[in-house]
Amino acid sequence: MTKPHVLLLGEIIHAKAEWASLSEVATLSVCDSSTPEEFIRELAGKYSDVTAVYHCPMNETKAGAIINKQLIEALPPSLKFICHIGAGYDMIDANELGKKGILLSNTPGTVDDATADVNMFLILGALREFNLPMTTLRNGNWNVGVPLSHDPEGQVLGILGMGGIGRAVKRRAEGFGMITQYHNRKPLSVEMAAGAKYVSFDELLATSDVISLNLPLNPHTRHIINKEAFAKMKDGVIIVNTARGAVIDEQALVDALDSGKVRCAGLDVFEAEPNVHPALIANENVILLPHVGTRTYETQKKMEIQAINNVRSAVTEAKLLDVVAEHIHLVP
Ligand SMILES: O=C(O)C(=O)CO
Repeated sequence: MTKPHVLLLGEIIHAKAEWASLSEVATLSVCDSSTPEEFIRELAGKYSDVTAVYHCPMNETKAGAIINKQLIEALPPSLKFICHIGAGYDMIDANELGKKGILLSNTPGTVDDATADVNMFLILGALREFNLPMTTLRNGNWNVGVPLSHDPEGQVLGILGMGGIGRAVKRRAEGFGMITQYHNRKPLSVEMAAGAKYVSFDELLATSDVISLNLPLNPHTRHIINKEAFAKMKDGVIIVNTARGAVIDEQALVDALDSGKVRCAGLDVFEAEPNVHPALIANENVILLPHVGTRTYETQKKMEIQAINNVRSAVTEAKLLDVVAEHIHLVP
């Protein structure tokens, strides 16, 4: 019997042995199309019998990096599963895939701790206003002109999006004495909320000293933090984002920082990565990181292994381990 064909879009860096062992159950190919146009042509040629795709986040110019409506139309009828590595899959049009009966998985859980560590670093860095003293020291001015900052103890942390990362941020923040509340589409069970208070979106904006953005980017959440949302926040609020840049209207954030509405921000993600709004770079009240939330050896390997496990389950059992929320209703 011929083995199912699995196509790798991107690269396996850490879990090479786990990828190679997939060859026991599948014929493996690595996409070598050099342009998105060539890839579309090859989907009707050498990739026309592919059952499952392993998909990595890649530079947008790479073939298959963005799985949009146009590419989805060209996917062969044999393709049933796309296994994405990473929690966020905003570069893939999950709704269009669903219409074609192609199921998508991601790797939630594997990213939670590393992302929450970076998130906590940014919460502390923004509360303690560490960007300025890091700069004064490097400029040879020791701590000249560095104002007093604020302790995390007793501050109200509003977590927008209480999935795995949001809950991991909660646990860390409570270790620093912060009081946690959250908003989600639905309240969590008492066990999952573990003492964090459920509040409405508006209440979270109005009553949090620090707002942590831990929600996925999709058409409903794009620019959820906009001019109107900033207007509802406390004066001097702190904003931290390790989710996706476009959940914030970046220009509205720049304006809110300029007016003092937002005292400090800690950002690992941006609307037009790798480009960062010049006003954010220029503002010494902003701590910036270049999307490094999950960039540790341990976490990258865990993510790759989990995406490979999804591929294995797809080709051996015709089901995914981590099907995305948009596709749960499609699972037989
Ligand atoms: O898992 C994700 O979506 C990431 O952004 C990795 O940093």
